Amino acid sequence: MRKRTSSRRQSKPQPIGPIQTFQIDGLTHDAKGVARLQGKVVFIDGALPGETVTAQVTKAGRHFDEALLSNVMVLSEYRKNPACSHFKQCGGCSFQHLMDEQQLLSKTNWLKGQLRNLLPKLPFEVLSGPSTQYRRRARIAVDQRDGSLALGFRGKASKDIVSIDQCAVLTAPLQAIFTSLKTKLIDSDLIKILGHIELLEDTKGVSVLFRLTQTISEMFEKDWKEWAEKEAITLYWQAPKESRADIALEQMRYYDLDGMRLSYHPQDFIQVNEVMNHKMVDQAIDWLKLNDQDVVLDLFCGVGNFSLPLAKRAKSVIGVEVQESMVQASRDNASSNNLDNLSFIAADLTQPIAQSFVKEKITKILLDPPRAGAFEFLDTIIKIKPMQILYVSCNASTLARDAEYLVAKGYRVQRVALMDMFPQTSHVETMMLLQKKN
Ligand SMILES: C[S@@+](CC[C@H](N)C(=O)[O-])C[C@H]1O[C@@H](n2cnc3c(N)ncnc32)[C@H](O)[C@@H]1O
Ligand code: SF4
Repeated sequence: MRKRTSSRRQSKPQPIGPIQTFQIDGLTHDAKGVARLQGKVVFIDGALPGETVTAQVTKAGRHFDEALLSNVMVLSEYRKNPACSHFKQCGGCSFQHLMDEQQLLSKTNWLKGQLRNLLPKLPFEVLSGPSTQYRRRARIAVDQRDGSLALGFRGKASKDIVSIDQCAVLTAPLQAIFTSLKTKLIDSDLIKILGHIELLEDTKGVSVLFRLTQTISEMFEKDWKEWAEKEAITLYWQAPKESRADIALEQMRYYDLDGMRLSYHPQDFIQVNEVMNHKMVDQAIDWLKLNDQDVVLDLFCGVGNFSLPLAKRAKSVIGVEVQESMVQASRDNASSNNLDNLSFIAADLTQPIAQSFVKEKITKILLDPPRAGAFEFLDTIIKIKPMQILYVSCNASTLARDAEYLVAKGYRVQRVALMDMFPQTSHVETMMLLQKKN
């Protein structure tokens, strides 16, 4: 039997100074305590505002230092015990030592700072859901160097893989399958040809995808198929050099939303937090106040997560997405849900696109770009002249940049909400509604 380890080759930052006392008076967006030493800023991971701690400097930079926490002498009233035993090592979460309400407050203050040029007097809305067991998708890293098995996530202090047993943010069915998988893998040679593992839970159930580095033998495949049957899950294999798993149509996955069923390939983008996705889509519907005259452009539409619910309430929706396979999935989703007022276009929205790519007069635009934002497409949006723009963002700094541009071109910010899609982590999602000035 292979040896289990709790953490591997964690090359901890080494102290370069004496143990010193620090007063913490701030918190960074990724949950590092902020202190000052002779006027210079020092970041201390694990320390909270209001605390007195001892720490040792590990990195001295020109503008700031980093220090390693040794001891918390005076505790913050908002400190709590982390829900996960891997929290200190695992890079997946950064906020588990801070009470949930204070996490939200800290994220809200940070987001307000990011959007400070845009929101002089606006009330800031907050949308939140369960703070643990919310993650319906996870990519598990695999390491079996030194003859011991590590299945888990990248570490906080280094890129090494931290071996995980229980993950507090995974949904309960994903945690259960992870435990079974780990037990079986410890004694299986499959580990030698595994790149990584993808876990997924949706309305169809649970699935596990093995990314292979070598071709698998039939015997192995049969053994793992039996395990999958016993666990009542779907197994997918991604062969070496395949950019994604080649699956049959009936093996597509699906999730239910707004009384509809949306199909997708197991490696297509879907929103990771199911409860929050429902709330976010409901909020988009509420904010946009659609009627049967509205023609909506849904940019970066994925498999139609917003497009289909919007189409139920508007005259028509046009979705745009770069991945052809997702565009096809969106079309199939529209027809399987008996919606005939949707059309989809495959296009790269970072490249110039003629404004005439849509024939109808667009009244409202929803956009949900990746982290890089949508700057290249903003001039096209301005030429289309929608009455409202609903911007869903996973990166507040590109949102601020893009929204400032739209404001300079004749829009005003009407509503903003922080959406806590990833509690315990530093990630922040935002929804912003912009209204055309007359
Ligand atoms: C944050 S996801 C949102 C997907 C969808 N709105 C949802 O809620 O599931 C961003 C989507 O943009 C697509 N995308 C990324 N880069 C793109 C580009 N340059 N042009 C068009 N679509 C792009 C991705 O494939 C992905 O489906
Ligand atoms: S990602 Fe999971 S394992 Fe890692 S710290 Fe968060 S809850 Fe724990």
